[in-house]
Amino acid sequence: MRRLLVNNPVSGNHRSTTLACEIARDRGYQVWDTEKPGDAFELAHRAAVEGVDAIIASGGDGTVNEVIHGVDHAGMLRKSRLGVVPTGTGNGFAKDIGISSVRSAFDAIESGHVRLLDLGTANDHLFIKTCSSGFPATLSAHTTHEMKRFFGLTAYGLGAVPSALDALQSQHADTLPKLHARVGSEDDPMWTGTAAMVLIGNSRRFPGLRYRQAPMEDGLLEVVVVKRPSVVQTLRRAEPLAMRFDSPYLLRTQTAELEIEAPAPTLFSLDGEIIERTHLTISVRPKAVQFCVGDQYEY
Ligand SMILES: Nc1ncnc2c1ncn2[C@@H]1O[C@H](COP(=O)(O)OP(=O)(O)OP(=O)(O)O)[C@@H](O)[C@H]1O
Repeated sequence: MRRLLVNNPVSGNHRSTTLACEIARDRGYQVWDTEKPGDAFELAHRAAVEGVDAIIASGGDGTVNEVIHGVDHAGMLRKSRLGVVPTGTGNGFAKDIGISSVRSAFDAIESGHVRLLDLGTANDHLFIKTCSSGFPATLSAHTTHEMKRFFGLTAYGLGAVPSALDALQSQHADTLPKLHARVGSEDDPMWTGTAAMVLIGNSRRFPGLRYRQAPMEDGLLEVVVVKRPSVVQTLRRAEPLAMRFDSPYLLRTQTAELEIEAPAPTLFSLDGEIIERTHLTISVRPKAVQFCVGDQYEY
């Protein structure tokens, strides 16, 4: 069995990447270091083409995202086994699949507990954890490495939704982004309207759900829309309205399809990586990737 660690040496702190590489070499893994952004994609692509059995990202969500793209580009997502060693700053995705430390990651990889997880698609990009636009994407684009921990907690979770709601109710509402969003299919949308912020999670722990992990094997994405006021909305289904954030401005639901249009090029954050687009079509690739999960992973 050939196993490879694709290591991002600049993610997180030096101590955990060093530990990950030491453990990997001790256990007979090959270790390939990235030298610049984009290398994890190239290395994972090469490994998949060479038929490496287990391709493990050592880094944060950005490195995981690049590795998935590289293996997908080689057409090997259902053949290669992927994993993550959490040596990044936030390590949100690793936590979502029950991996909380460098050592437990190796245990998970070697336990053989592999699940077929869904992937989100946004135009021709993939995401395994989140796709966001509006406030969090803007924050993500301007977040320095040092701010990452702060950002992870506040912008995606505790801070972003309440802050956006505050802004909606204040005189600054007209400065919020105007995203035309359709939640659901074109033929039978659950909601269409103008949003200030759209959060889409495949494995995301959103506020209001007590940070429960979103199921990653159900072919659906978790969606939170912060609506702009003064919009005529079409709400066809009653149940999705927020559980904890019971604001009339908030829509919470699950869907396999969304579309977002912006009047000007707008930032979108996919697993923390930034793209700028005016139009995004989002959907799900059910059970697209074989991933090693930890023993705390909940379906
Ligand atoms: N050798 C390298 N030098 C500079 N940048 C790199 C290198 N290898 C990867 N990168 C870039 O580092 C960025 C951050 O990586 P990653 O998200 O894995 O770590 P993190 O930001 O510390 O963790 P998290 O996203 O979990 O908070 C990615 O955009 C990636 O393209």
